[in-house]
Amino acid sequence: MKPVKVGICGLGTVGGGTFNVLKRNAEEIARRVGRGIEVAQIAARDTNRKCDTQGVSITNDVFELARNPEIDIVIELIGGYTVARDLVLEAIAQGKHVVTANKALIAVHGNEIFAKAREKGVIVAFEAAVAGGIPVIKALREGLSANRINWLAGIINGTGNFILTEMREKGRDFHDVLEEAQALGYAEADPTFDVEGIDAAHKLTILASIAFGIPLQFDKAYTEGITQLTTDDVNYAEALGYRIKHLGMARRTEEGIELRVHPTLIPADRLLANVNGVMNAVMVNGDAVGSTLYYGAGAGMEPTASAVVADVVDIARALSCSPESRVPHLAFQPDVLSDHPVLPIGRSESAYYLRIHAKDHPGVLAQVAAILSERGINIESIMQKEAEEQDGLVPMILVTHRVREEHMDDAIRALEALEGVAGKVVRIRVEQLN
Ligand SMILES: NC(=O)c1ccc[n+]([C@@H]2O[C@H](COP(=O)([O-])OP(=O)(O)OC[C@H]3O[C@@H](n4cnc5c(N)ncnc54)[C@H](O)[C@@H]3O)[C@@H](O)[C@H]2O)c1
Ligand SMILES: N[C@@H](CCO)C(=O)O
Ligand code: NA
Repeated sequence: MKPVKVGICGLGTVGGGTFNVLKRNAEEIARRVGRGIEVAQIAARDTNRKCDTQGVSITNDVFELARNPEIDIVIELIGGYTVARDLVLEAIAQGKHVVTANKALIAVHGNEIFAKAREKGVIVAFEAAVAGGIPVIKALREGLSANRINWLAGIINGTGNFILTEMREKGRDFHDVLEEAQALGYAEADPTFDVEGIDAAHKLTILASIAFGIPLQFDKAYTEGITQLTTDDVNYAEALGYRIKHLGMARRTEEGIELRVHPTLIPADRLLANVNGVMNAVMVNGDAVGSTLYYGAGAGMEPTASAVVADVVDIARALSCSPESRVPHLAFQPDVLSDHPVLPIGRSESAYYLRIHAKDHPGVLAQVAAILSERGINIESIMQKEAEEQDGLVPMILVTHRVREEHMDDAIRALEALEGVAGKVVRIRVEQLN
């Protein structure tokens, strides 16, 4: 059989890795597919080429590649959602299949892109977009298709997890570690996407759609970054038996879907609490299977290329079956996506870690306890530190039972209004992840 011909757009971290893996493992891959995969063309700028292109034809115009009649599959690895959107839509219009690692593009424009792909009977594959090399989209879409998914939770940004790990284990400075993550090729072009939780929210949006059969709704995801975390909170959490992780959480309730990314305390003995460095992990709870965990490198040149190339292999195999019998883009048939709403953050529920700076007066603890109990919020543990020398304030650390966020908002307002409480109450959500 003739080889399947691919075109690679963008030859940076992921593009370079993809080219190298396709070349190095060409023989093994051909044995899996039943025919070869050939890189027919590359579209790249002169700068930032992360591999030797070994004589493959190169253009600097991605649209020329998208229109190249020789090419069966366009691999979009340029990033962003302007040119990338036009490129992917052009490739689809030309009747080509698409593989992308671009979660921003899928989370923001995926509904439109999949609709166009269906019209043209082509596949848009995006395994590398979520949790890099971990085949979590395949696991959810195919491996767990017997289940009603209850919830999923994941550490899905490698850069952020790398930063938190280095800060906790080596006491390193936030900005120092971020620079290293950028040099290693983990970070997004705009690294605020990583540290403010936007990248994780893109990925969570995609996972939630596949898990629950809802359209992509990135604009409804609640996003909180890790830039406000202090070493104090990391240490207090540790003393209480927790680790702080930047978690993406999607949960189905009767009212709707919780979709949220924020720093989260996790009991230190949970597997997820021990996912360190650039590693990612996603825990998925299904009604039949229970909890399952998927772990691996969430970013980097070849781990991400592993997912890109696996998508190319899937498409090459699917070229011989009819469009209707393929696995749907969002796992569920497009005409039966559910309108179960995504909930505003106020209506989601979790336990909370609170750090309150109390004046060293008698009775403040009793007032704090009263405010919480009046709102039906139970305290699970409490820790009070020595008065801090400079300002005489006493850090009071509480962990509560689960409560609706809007009740906690109300309690925090009341706590901050107390005469005996100074400044803002720090709140970090806690998830047990059983
Ligand atoms: N780096 C990772 O670990 C990782 C992991 C998963 C997904 N991703 C995603 O993969 C995509 C690529 O990320 P990356 O880390 O490889 O970025 P990168 O910056 O290393 O590479 C992007 C390349 O595309 C080129 N490019 C940009 N616009 C172009 C255009 N119009 N024409 C030709 N070339 C163009 C750039 O010059 C650069 O070489 C992004 O969507 C990113 O979110 C990255
Ligand atoms: N910037 C992303 C790349 C992988 O999607 C991360 O650090 O996880
Ligand atoms: Na993946």
